[in-house]
Amino acid sequence: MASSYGADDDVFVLSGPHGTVRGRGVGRTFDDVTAARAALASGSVRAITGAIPFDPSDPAALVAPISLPAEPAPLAPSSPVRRRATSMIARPDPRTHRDRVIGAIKRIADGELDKVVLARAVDIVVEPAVDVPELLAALAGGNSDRNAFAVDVGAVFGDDSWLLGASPEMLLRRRGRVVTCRPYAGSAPRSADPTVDRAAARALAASHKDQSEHRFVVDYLRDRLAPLCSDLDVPSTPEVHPTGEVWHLATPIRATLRDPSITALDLASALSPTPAVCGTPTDAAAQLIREIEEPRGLYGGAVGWCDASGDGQWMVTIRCLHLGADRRSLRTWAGGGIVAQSDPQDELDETTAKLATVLRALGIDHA
Ligand SMILES: C=C(O[C@H]1C=CC=C(C(=O)O)[C@@H]1O)C(=O)O
Repeated sequence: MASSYGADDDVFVLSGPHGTVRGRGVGRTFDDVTAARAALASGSVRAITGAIPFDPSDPAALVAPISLPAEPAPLAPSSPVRRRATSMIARPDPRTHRDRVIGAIKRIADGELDKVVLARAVDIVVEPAVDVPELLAALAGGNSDRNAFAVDVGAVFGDDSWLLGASPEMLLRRRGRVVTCRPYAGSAPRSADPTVDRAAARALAASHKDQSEHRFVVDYLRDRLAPLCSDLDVPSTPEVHPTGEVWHLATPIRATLRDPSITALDLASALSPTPAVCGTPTDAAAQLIREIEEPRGLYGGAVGWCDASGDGQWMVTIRCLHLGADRRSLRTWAGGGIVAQSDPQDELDETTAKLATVLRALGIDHA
């Protein structure tokens, strides 16, 4: 596989407020996170980029690139190319998703679990075909942080497919001993009317249901980071942050690693999947998701990079699409956290609002 790539080919791009990191060329490939972590720890590879799956038993798409150039600026944004969807199939259909939410609320009421994130997928065929750098720039253009990523998962899977997205949610960033996380959970669709939009943000900040949905993620990260870190700084109240399509509750977490040999990839594998994409307790939520959803593949995992010093950044793999070799067929997903107080129709509407991130970047009229 590696031989068909030149040393200057981008196989990974991550853009955001911290700048742009690229993975260039393919030194080695890994479909297993443990093997990639071991190669990095032994010094046999100098960096790892790519995607880890939602379900740790599924294949990862990780590459040891030939080089890992970084620029201080995020990607230059661009406007989407106009496209039409020649086929659009919801999996499951919206009514079934709502029924699944109703079922999950009942299981939460029965005490089986506290939170589960249920997702739905949409399979789309677009015309004209997608150009990967063009779509990446359009994804960066859809949010003020210029968040966007593109991962050549075909370099590992051998199917010439790409994973692209614009995730606002930072699973973790490691710089030396300093670890920062920025969990997102709790959402409200945005409005084109500025008065309605501001009111939606205020209502989100005051919503007990969204605060509780958010708290599960923050508590999980605190519990997982506590044995690994000192000076854990976890604000008690989340902030409200916008993407192009939705308002979110977000909490900036900061901590200091006790053991500097723990890498950003080690942390990504220890933390993912958080209750922002899975649920609480993790095992019960993962079991319920396995029972009712199709396998998620790379959606709900993490996308990022890690260098030889252990520094790196991993984003939660949401607001994304998996683009096929024909550059026309793709699957996109959106999920939402279900807690005891969730309303099934609101949850369906929330997934529709989240899907607009990808549809807008594809230039599809999503109204
Ligand atoms: C699971 C997704 O979003 C997560 C991140 C932010 C807000 C979320 C929510 O409010 O449910 C989700 O936890 C998704 O976009 O597919």
